[in-house]
Amino acid sequence: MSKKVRWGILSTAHISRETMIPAIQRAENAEVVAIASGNDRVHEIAERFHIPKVYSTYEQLLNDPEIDAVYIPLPNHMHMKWTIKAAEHKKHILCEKPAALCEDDVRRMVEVCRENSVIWMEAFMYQFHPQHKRVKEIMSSGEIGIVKSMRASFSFYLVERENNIRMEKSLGGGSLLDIGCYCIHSIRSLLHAEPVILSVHSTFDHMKGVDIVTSGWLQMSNGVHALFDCSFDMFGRNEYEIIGTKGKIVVSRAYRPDIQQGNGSVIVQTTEGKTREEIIKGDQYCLQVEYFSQCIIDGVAPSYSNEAMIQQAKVLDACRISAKTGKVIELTV
Ligand SMILES: NC(=O)C1=CN([C@@H]2O[C@H](COP(=O)(O)OP(=O)(O)OC[C@H]3O[C@@H](n4cnc5c(N)ncnc54)[C@H](OP(=O)(O)O)[C@@H]3O)[C@@H](O)[C@H]2O)C=CC1
Ligand SMILES: O=C1CO[C@H](CO)[C@@H](O)[C@@H]1O
Repeated sequence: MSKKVRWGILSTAHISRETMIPAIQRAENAEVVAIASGNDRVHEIAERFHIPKVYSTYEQLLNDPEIDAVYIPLPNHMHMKWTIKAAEHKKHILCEKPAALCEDDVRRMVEVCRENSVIWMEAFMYQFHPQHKRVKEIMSSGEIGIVKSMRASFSFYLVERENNIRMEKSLGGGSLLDIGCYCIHSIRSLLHAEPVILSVHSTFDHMKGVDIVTSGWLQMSNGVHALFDCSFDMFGRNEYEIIGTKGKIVVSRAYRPDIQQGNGSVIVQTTEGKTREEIIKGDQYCLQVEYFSQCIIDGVAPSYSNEAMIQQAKVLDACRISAKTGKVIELTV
């Protein structure tokens, strides 16, 4: 393995061209060597980012022996198919969130990646921003007392609804899978616990059938209560709040600090009447690429484990069942 992981990009997706290709190029241990797409704009993108190889199909890129890893930013319903194909071609895989459409599909992806000895990770880039490490430090310092509750929200007003993968049911659209998944992920990760009971409500778009507002309540295995909401129909928010017996922590740019001021913000408020804000810088997309590339170079599995990805999909399945049936769902940990 060379010192730099050689990446291939499957598609000219918005997230590739605006965010991830530059992030891979900023990473010290990675380089973009190829991009594949049937779309004509691929040539302009390759030229803009000086990407040496252009393939007209994803399959051709997977057949390139020079490529070590692929980034998969395809519509959600295609994540499983192309992760499996990439694994069978012995490529390591960073696949966009949500890893797949259901727990069974994620289990299958884990199995195939194991069989082919490749590592893969669902691209929850937000977790690489150092602000969350700081939140964990504050939580364990006892400054806010015993944690009792967490609230997470991710919303934005989706202006362009025609020809948008987020609005297509058959492509795995809807606000829960697109952005609610961050709320669920951060609740599980920050609280170090899993939901045991949950109740979720969704409002569905009349024409498209995808959820455009989803909110839910989760009882966590450690007794903490959690609330989340996500929407394509609201003012933009991407924040969480952790409430303890003596104070609270607010992270006001939790998931996409890059589209706001670029910095993380951790606000701590305590019963002593003290409030302070810590501004924490972090290039979360680049940090994610550097972390994953280093895992490949060192031949070690990412700390965001296969089991955690399966569990994430299991909780999203339960949320969808609750929203569809109106029932409270119990989960086994
Ligand atoms: N981590 C993050 O911050 C973000 C993650 N995402 C995730 O990335 C993925 C892509 O999102 P986004 O960039 O918004 O997607 P886009 O709609 O911009 O791009 C999706 C790409 O997939 C390819 N494609 C293949 N089949 C289809 C199809 N039937 N319909 C539409 N596109 C198709 C196209 O590439 P081509 O024609 O070039 O082959 C297209 O450019 C999603 O999983 C999403 O959840 C999205 C935004 C931010
Ligand atoms: O993963 C994502 C993060 O941010 C976007 C909104 O700001 C989402 O739509 C997207 O799919």
